[in-house]
Parts: sequence; C-alpha cells; structure tokens
Amino acid sequence: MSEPSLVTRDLTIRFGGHVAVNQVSCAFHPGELTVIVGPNGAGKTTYFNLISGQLMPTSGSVSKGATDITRMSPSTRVHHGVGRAFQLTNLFPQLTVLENIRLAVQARSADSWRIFRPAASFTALTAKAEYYLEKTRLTKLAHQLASALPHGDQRKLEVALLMAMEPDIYMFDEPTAGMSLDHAPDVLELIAGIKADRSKTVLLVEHKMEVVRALADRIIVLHNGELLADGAPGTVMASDVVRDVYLGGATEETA
Ligand SMILES: Nc1ncnc2c1ncn2[C@@H]1O[C@H](COP(=O)(O)OP(=O)(O)OP(=O)(O)O)[C@@H](O)[C@H]1O
Repeated sequence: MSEPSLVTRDLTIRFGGHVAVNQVSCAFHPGELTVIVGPNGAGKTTYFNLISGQLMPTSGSVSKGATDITRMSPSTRVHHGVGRAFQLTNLFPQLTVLENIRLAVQARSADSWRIFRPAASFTALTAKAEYYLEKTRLTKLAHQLASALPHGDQRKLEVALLMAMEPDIYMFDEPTAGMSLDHAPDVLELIAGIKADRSKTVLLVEHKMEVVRALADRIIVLHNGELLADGAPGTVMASDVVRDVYLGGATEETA
C-alpha cells in the first residue's frame, strides 16, 4: 500500500472531564475513501474538527504526509492540501456560483493576497472556475446568486468549491444531509469521481447506510471517542462488537 497521506497519532481532546476523542491513531491513504461511523456523540465531528483544524487536541498529533499540522490553523491546512466541505459556511450568498468558485480557485493559488492582478491572471482563474463548474455540472447556474440556489444545488456548489481548492485530502460531513432524493445521487457521483482519482484521500462522516454502502472502501467506527473498529466494510459491519455497541438494535437505515 502507498505511504499514508494523513495520520492521526494518539489524538485526544478533553472538554473538562469529558474525553471526546480518546487516543485515536489512524492512517489514511491516497485512493481510499474511509467512512467514519458511530452513534450520536461518538466523537466523529470532533475527530473531523481536529483533522481540519477547528479544534486543537489536548494531546497527540495530526500529520499530512511528512508535515506535522497539529497546531496549524484551518486555512493553513487548506494550503497544505487538507480541504473540508462545510454546509453553507464557505459560500458567499450574494455572489454568483461562478464568482464563488473563482474565489475558491484564487484562495488556493499562491498569490491569493494580491489585489491588483493582471487581467490575464483573472482570465486564467475564470477558466479554471469554469472547468470546475462543468465538472460539477453547474455551468447552467453559473450566473445565479448562490443564495438563490435550491438546497441540493448549494450542496453541489460546496463540493465544487472544495474541488476548486484542489486538496489532497477531501473531508465531507454528511454530504447528502437535508437533500431531496433526486439530488443525492448527483453529490454521491461527484464524491465517487473524486475517489476515482487515486491520488486523493477521502474521509466522510455519514449516518446513512446506503451512502456508506455506495462509497466506503473502509469503515472506522468511533464509540465514546475511541476507535472501536477499522477495516473493510463487510468485515466491520458484520463484527459482533460493532453490532452490539454501534448498531445496538437500531434499524439499519438510521444506525
Ligand atoms: N465544544 C464542546 N464542548 C464540550 N463538549 C463537547 C464539545 N464538542 C463536542 N462535545 C462532546 O463531545 C462528544 C462527541 O461529540 P461529537 O459531536 O464529536 O459526536 P458525533 O459522533 O459527531 O455525534 P453526532 O453523530 O450526533 O453528530 C459529545 O459528548 C459532545 O457533547
């Protein structure tokens, strides 16, 4: 197997007396889509926040390739190739779809702080933004305000923004949440397309078992902040410990 692109070592965070993520050590590889599952309050979002930099750990580390990113801010991590899709928070509602994507392209480009740029460079940014519009099949909506898009298209735009930032590590938190059934396959197809690029590593927090089944190469199970299981989807979901602790008699679709 290839070298890991992302590693957490003994990653731990305490909130007062509560250990929300407890010594989680895990390595993620390019070309692999890992789904993080677990019951409510298991620590999935907190683990994500520690990887993307919204939270700093009490102890342990996060490395992107050979670089220790444990204490870096979220935006610095983006420059190191760790990108996370956020529901709505990354969108500029009063800008068009194209303008939103162009900003994401610009944020990733080295000279994002230059205000006065030559027209040629603006054209290049637009061309790149148009490429991601097409890739995410949003071209028809290019000149619509982000705020005017239906929820499903906004979620697609979030995926487009993430792709435009060209990360090596893609992080998605329930990417089809709140989405109607006719839009969900579009977003899942986009994520499957990212996963097909064998240089990318994809992490997904997900509750819906049909999404897990459709996309997972590997599942890790968190429970009470600890890594309970890690492996191929069939093996993990069939293991007694996971069935007892995670599924715990819940219906398959809502587990
Ligand atoms: N900022 C915080 N301060 C105090 N406790 C927190 C904080 N953030 C999370 N927690 C606690 O840490 C635990 C893990 O929460 P987390 O949101 O990571 O779980 P989760 O697995 O993502 O749950 P869900 O599936 O419901 O989103 C919970 O007990 C939660 O109450």
